[in-house]
Amino acid sequence: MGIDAGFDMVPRLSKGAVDRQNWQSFIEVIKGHYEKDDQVELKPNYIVFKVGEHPLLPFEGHKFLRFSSKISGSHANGVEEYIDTVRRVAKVSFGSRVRAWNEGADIWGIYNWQEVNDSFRSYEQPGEFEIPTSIAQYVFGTDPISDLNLPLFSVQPVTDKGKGLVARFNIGKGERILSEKPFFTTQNLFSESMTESSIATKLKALSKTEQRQFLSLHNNFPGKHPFSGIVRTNALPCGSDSVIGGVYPTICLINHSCLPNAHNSWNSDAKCETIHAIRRIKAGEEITISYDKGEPYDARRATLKMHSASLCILPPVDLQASDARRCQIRLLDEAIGDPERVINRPEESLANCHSLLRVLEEEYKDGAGALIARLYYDAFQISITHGDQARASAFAERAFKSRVICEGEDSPETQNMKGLMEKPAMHRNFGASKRWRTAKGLVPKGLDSVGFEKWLWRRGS
Ligand SMILES: C[S@@+](CC[C@H](N)C(=O)[O-])C[C@H]1O[C@@H](n2cnc3c(N)ncnc32)[C@H](O)[C@@H]1O
Repeated sequence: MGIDAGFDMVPRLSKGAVDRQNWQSFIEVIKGHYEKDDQVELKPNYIVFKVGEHPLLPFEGHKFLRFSSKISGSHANGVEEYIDTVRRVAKVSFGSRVRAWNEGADIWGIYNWQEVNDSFRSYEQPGEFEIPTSIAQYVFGTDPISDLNLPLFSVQPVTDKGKGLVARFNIGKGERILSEKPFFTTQNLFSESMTESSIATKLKALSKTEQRQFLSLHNNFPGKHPFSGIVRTNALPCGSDSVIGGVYPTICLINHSCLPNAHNSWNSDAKCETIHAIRRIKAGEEITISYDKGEPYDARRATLKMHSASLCILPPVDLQASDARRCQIRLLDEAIGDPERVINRPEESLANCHSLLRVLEEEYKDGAGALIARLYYDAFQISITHGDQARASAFAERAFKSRVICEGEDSPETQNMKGLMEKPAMHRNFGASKRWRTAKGLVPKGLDSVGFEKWLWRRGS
């Protein structure tokens, strides 16, 4: 126990030449300033301050997240002054990226201790030099393609699927591929009351170009009602369980995959649909989203056939194992959603979340983003219902990070998770029970990742 204080680097530095230069100059100033100080020692890969909890400054700036120590207690003597000086020097080089925090003043660090401890461990191994793929990447350490705002895809014919979107460049996980406003939205997406005349009225309000774009969209239900046929073929719900649907000029050209590489989501603030890469997509690869609800193969095929007779999907390589996992996912989902268990047997609900995480990762590999975000939010709710703010904040942080990947920082859901990560007690369920009452800052320090997971999921406690 004791009070910690220090500063975090937010966002962390890149490996680009500009950040590297700035970090090197900062390190040189620190070295010069403490040249004659016995408490400050140069190691092969970092500087160690032998006061307090021996905070470190690595020679590779991109590894650095935090400089801090306990500032209370007998071993803390004098450390606060070192933290203050190093922070001031860092501020000169890195400005608002340097975020000071002090638990004594109820100001908390941005990063969690697990990532900070991982960063400390990385100081020991000098990183390998990565060959930059462009001058911009060399200088700034960022992806130049996204900075140029070029479309990341082209519309092309795709074998047996009609048109589709194909990546023009390598697209990184979490990159926004596209964001688009609908031509219009329709109520009662799945009901008979979606009439031809109401769609015709909406169409009239569009420009000629938009009308042409709408009419060029694929129609699986040709016949007497061409407009509603196009809407039924193409509309995407505005939100996961919404009955309101949107029709889009480009997003409606994205084909289905049972293991998609992209995720679509409705941003209710911006009133647009966004598409994000949920894993790395190589140039030339088709961009796909999922039209299904994660059912086992036969049910999935039946649902998709209703959508389009031509929409034929291949069975997974190990059909039996995949079907078993999808059934397990549904059962675990149902068990986690049972409020009586959350109140009376939260250990079981949390253990179910942990099992679900493993099954989702096995079934969807690294493409389970949105499902994982929801699962972490479930784990958050279980923890906060019983007053455990420390774990709740850690789960909200994971939900936040998963949402950033599949929906982006500006999604209201992502922002909601960020708010709960910072102030978990704001959740309406907080205070329902005191069974696991734990303050937000009471996250054990110095745990390796295995130990942290054990703590987080309350395994073996
Ligand atoms: C929203 S549209 C996608 C764009 C469409 N391919 C086009 O040419 O306009 C949906 C339709 O595309 C086709 N489609 C989508 N995914 C497919 C897949 N995996 N296999 C075969 N056809 C697919 C089906 O006809 C489906 O009803």
